[in-house]
Amino acid sequence: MINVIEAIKILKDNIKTQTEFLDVSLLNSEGYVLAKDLYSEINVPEFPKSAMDGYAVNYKDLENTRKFKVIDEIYAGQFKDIEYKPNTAIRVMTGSFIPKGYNCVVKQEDTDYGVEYVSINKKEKEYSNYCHIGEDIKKGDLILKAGTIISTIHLGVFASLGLNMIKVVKPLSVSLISTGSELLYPGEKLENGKIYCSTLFTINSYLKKFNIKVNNIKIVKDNLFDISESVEKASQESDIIITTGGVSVGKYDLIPELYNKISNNILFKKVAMKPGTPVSAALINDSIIISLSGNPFAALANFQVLFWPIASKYYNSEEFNNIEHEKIVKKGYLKPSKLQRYVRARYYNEYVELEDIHSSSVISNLLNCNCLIVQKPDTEIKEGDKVKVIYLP
Ligand SMILES: Nc1nc2c(c(=O)[nH]1)N[C@H]1C(S)=C(S)[C@@H](COP(=O)(O)OP(=O)(O)OC[C@H]3O[C@@H](n4cnc5c(N)ncnc54)[C@H](O)[C@@H]3O)O[C@H]1N2
Ligand code: MOO
Repeated sequence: MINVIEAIKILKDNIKTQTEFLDVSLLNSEGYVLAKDLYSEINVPEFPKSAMDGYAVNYKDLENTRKFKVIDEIYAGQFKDIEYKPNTAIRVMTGSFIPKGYNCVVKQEDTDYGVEYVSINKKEKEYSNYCHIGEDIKKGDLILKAGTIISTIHLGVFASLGLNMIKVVKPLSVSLISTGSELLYPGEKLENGKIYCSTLFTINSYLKKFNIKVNNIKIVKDNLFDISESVEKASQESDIIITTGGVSVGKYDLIPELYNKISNNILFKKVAMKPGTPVSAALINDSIIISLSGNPFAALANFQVLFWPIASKYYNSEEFNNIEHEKIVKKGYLKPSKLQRYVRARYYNEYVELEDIHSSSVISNLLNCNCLIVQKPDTEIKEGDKVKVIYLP
């Protein structure tokens, strides 16, 4: 049985980095991945501007006089080509352009608010209340690197650079298929022996956060013909097919048969991880199929550990990789496990607390969790131990 690192390498080796890009509107760009390094083509601001409502003067003049002739007025948004004259002031507002020769702004509270002449009762330093050209962003600055996942604060920076279209990597496309004759769609009437399919909805939600294109979300009964047909169709439209269930050794666990029937290359069957040991992967046409365990927590652990590294290679972005953060166990105990184990937990500051129930069929206690502890093989977890955790997105 291969380990997690080997499984990740195999998956990464079988997905190409996407070189096709799309232009998306600024408003819709959140969650996409920036395609190219972004350099600023402008200074922000492009002109020296006032940080206060007040009077622009030359600070040296404040050494000679406190009374200034107000020669003009500039509002925010206006441009006036005014020539500097000694001992004069210009009435300015916050955000107003400041003409050459005027190198500080006295805020109005430090004056008598004069209209024709203004008396200033404070000696300001050079460039006080004065925003330089490019104070925020300088023309030519590297703003963001390719591979950045676009999030809220990036949108404000794009907007301040005047960008209304953003070049992003063409998103991964994924098909989601849950196999199992016991599965119902939420909303259907519950019957004896049946359960509602949950996993597809969690995975779909994770994918949507990054605008990954989900081509279909489907439950398929335990029937080799139906599963093959769905997977064949999915392979025509998706880079990745994620299935759940049917990977184990039961009579109706049909994924191994599916692989034998339609795969052009089986990548692995089983990974040394717990839960979700039976997770398998193969190539079908030009797509990768990853078949996660049916048990909902096992499926989520498989997905978290194995899917994001594929996204990282596809998008050429380190940001998708699972980063292991060190935490101190504040509460909980787990005996050693032979296989590397992923344990649901909740971190806060430098601490992490374990949940009491670890069953791979239970997901409701994930409501209290925000990370997975990576329990190394043959090591116990006890209070005070330092452990590595992966944050859940
Ligand atoms: N004799 C053995 N039995 C099992 C073994 C084994 O080694 N020998 N391995 C166990 C382990 S570990 C796991 S994990 C599961 C994996 O089984 P499958 O991937 O074949 O999953 P299913 O049997 O289809 O389902 C397991 C469980 O999860 C429920 N389920 C399935 N899909 C969904 C879904 N989309 N949403 C919610 N719940 C789902 C399903 O009803 C079952 O209860 O096999 C063990 N068995
Ligand atoms: O791998 Mo299974 O999820 O332990 O039950």
